[in-house]
Amino acid sequence: MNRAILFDLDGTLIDSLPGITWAANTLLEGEGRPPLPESQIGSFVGRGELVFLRRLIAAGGLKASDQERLLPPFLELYAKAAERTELFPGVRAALEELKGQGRPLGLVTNKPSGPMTAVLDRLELGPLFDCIVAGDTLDKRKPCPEPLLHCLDTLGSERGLYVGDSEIDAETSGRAGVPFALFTEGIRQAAVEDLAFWRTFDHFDALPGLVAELNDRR
Ligand SMILES: O=C(O)COP(=O)(O)O
Ligand SMILES: [Mg+2]
Repeated sequence: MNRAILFDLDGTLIDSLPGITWAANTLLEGEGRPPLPESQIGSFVGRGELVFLRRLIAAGGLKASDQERLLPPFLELYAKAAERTELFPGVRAALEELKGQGRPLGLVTNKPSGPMTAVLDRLELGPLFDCIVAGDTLDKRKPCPEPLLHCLDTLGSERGLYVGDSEIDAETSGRAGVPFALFTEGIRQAAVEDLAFWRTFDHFDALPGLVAELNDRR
């Protein structure tokens, strides 16, 4: 019964792309560049803030040598984006139900701890988790398996389930040997059929049932 349920954050628990788009386009505007569409900005998400900013600089027509100068204002905007970020429907109820069953809950995100804490505080989500691994908690981040394995270890759980929205999450789960549930309404570039997963779901109302099924089976 001690299977831990670990969650990705952006695009899984939180509908963060509108806020991230606002942050990215506010940065571009400050540099005198035109905005980029949300779909394109979504393709920069997943590997943490440095990769995001590098991709934004390239697509936005800024100079690669400006990366260091732009990082602090970008991180500030990224944290402010929390104000434009909401939970996906059913997330709080699903987390509370799983927690009520006594399951250890973990958060494993590539989002850096500053913007992550801003959004967890705004949505009052932090206290639901028994272990939180941000993008800058360890010296390795997803798709390396270490963040997931570290979280499981901290929770004292031999078995886990990772719930995420992206190809990075699918790869991380595979490398950690943890079953993967793909939330299909998040920020993803690959087609669902091209990813390795145990199950997919499109609404958090379905998650407690999936968790029960997994416990019965493995
Ligand atoms: O910050 C990112 O690049 C992605 O964040 P996530 O791992 O919570 O999806
Ligand atoms: Mg994600």
